[in-house]
Amino acid sequence: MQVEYSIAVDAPAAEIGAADAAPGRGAVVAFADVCKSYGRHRALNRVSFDIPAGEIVALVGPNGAGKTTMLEIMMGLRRADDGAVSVLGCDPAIDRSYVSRIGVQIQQTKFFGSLSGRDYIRFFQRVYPRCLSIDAMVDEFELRAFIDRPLGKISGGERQRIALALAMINEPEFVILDEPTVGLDPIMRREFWAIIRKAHASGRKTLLFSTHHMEEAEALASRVIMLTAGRIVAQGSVAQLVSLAGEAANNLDDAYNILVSKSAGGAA
Ligand SMILES: Nc1ncnc2c1ncn2[C@@H]1O[C@H](COP(=O)(O)OP(=O)(O)OP(=O)(O)O)[C@@H](O)[C@H]1O
Repeated sequence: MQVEYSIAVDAPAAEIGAADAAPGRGAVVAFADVCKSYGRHRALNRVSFDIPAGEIVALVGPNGAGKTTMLEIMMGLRRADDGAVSVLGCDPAIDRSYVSRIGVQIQQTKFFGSLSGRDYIRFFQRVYPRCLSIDAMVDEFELRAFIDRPLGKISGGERQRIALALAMINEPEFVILDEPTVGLDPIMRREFWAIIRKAHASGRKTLLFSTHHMEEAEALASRVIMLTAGRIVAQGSVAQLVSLAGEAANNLDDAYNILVSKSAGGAA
């Protein structure tokens, strides 16, 4: 029913988000009919999408929609029960060779408060065969003011910037950010967006981030995937989703509210 970024919201509720496509060739990430259950609870239900190289993609959806489950499957931390998954050409369930080519920022990274950002960067430089220099990281992620301060003594926004920098220390081809701006104030959040844009422009090619902030998705993403109750409600550019939601939608926030409630209504 849908290939890359077509929109399936007009389909009957039971079919919303379902797709018949095999994992897309050349896509950085491809899910085809992926299912995942925890006991009797189905967290992902026939989820299909492709992420082409070079995109910044936002993954949005209500609490419990299955976003983290999706990201964890991509990282190889969880295994899909059914369907096909490809990340950088590998099936994470059987081939972990792609892991050194991705970067990950998990929700609210916990650091040892007595160590500095520089200490962490030096540690990660010993772990990865290929790494950015400290100077390059300080410039790119704007760390100079706090790189040598204990992480327990810097602000939450500054710690998030260290976490983002560490996610990209290995010059990854694909970066996964799970709610990277959670807890940041509006000014810090916008500063963080600027750094993400800069990182993307300077060659961190493909990024996927989850968020509950529609203005964040609108500001950063070339594509948005909307997930609700384990199903993809709609996916496409912001303009496509706003248009799909109809005349009452003026922005992504409106589109999200309309499309998610339409999907919940249809599923009832
Ligand atoms: N280990 C687990 N055992 C049982 N149920 C789980 C487990 N992990 C997640 N779930 C359930 O699966 C569903 C999807 O969870 P998931 O964390 O993927 O959603 P999410 O979209 O990331 O939510 P949030 O926005 O709140 O972080 C939820 O109903 C959650 O309670």
